[in-house]
Amino acid sequence: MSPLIELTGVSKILKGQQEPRTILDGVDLEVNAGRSIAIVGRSGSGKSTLLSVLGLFDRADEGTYRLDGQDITRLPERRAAKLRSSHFGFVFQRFFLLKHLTAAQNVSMALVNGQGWLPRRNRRAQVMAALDQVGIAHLARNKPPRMSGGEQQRVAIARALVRNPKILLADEPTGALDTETGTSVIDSLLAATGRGCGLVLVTHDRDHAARMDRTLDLVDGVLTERVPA
Ligand SMILES: Nc1ncnc2c1ncn2[C@@H]1O[C@H](COP(=O)(O)OP(=O)(O)OP(=O)(O)O)[C@@H](O)[C@H]1O
Repeated sequence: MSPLIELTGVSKILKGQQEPRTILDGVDLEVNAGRSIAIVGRSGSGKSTLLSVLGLFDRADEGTYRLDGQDITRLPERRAAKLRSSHFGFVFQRFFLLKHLTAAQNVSMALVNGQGWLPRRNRRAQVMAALDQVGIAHLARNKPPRMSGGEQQRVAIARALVRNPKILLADEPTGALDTETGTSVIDSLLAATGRGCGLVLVTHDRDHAARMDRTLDLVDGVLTERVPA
């Protein structure tokens, strides 16, 4: 089976008023269905930039990007936006939930954009299935201010999963949580890989990284595979 994502020699170069700065330097990366990858690196090493390139928010200046076997390196923004909503789910350190909406309504928001309106009954079934996948279907009617941080992050993961993405990109999803709660959030992300999703997790937490299939180190924009000890 071909990789979901294949980056070859990807570089990102910032050209401001000063000297150009290389943020990503010849990155090669494969993301496969049902597999998980941790990206580990110091602050400023380029982790978020790499996720932005993977999630089609940002473009490589050099190298090629293949998604599902198709070269999409030079795709116009409109087509990139379509692929973004059909292929990717995003989870961030902050949950970005709307406080006045219930958990179910927050998840449902992800079905409004990109896919047009689904009949209400289908929408509800998809939302409840996503909440169930992260173990909080019983909290569907609760609003974020009455939920714990871990529960709120799981609502955000359900929102990322509700359109059945092929790839989950998670940028420090446990950064605002205590260790135990963080572990349950990682459980929810790994459960998605069990259903065939590819997962790329940016994390500072060694224990969380160790639970992924592979760990890659990013140092000054250079990505290398960590050889298991
Ligand atoms: N739009 C931009 N303009 C100027 N500098 C930028 C821009 N985007 C990123 N950078 C710089 O590129 C480098 C990599 O940034 P990036 O956010 O990818 O790092 P990171 O590894 O995710 O850091 P952190 O762990 O602190 O989030 C940093 O030095 C950052 O200041």
